[in-house]
Amino acid sequence: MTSADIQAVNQAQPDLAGFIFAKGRHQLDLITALKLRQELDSKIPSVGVFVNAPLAEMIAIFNSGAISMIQLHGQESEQTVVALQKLHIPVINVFQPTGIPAETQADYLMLDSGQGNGKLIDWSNLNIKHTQPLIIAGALNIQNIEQATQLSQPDIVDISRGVETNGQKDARKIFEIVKLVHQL
Ligand SMILES: O=C(O)c1ccccc1N[C@@H]1O[C@H](COP(=O)(O)O)[C@@H](O)[C@H]1O
Repeated sequence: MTSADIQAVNQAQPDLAGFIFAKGRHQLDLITALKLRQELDSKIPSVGVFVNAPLAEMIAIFNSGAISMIQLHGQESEQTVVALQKLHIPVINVFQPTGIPAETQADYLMLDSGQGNGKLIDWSNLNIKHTQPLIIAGALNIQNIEQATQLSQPDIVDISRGVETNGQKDARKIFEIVKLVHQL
């Protein structure tokens, strides 16, 4: 994520923007995340994406002001969810579509088949009960987003690689998919 990407996001006006703190090619350090948060439209909440990070690290990043929600994208326990919520941190808990526990008190339930490397889920086979708002993710793009949303009826869609070209965020793709999703 770069300043140019933030400009594209500000123009497109998605409902949320993801700041990835998990290891990998998208990983941001805190200094960069704070700079990007300054540049990001104040109306767009930023979500910190973590994979099995220490609780103290997630809380410190939240307290820095870089993010206003936490996405748990690993095998974090329900205790972690509860500990974050006790601090009034909204939590997105991510599961494989077949791996949802009977109960989680996370604020949002996200279904994804990977960690920024997932394959498209067969949304026609989805059979889950959920009380929280549902977020779908995993290799979504402008070609498959309409069918995925029709089949899964999510509250939010999450797209990362689907708005990239050659591994870089693509302003045109960001703008086009946000526009389309807001019309669905
Ligand atoms: O993209 C990453 O580097 C990443 C690493 C670890 C956990 C999650 C990661 N990405 C997040 O995964 C979903 C779906 O991404 P995609 O559309 O399938 O590329 C999204 O929340 C990304 O932020």
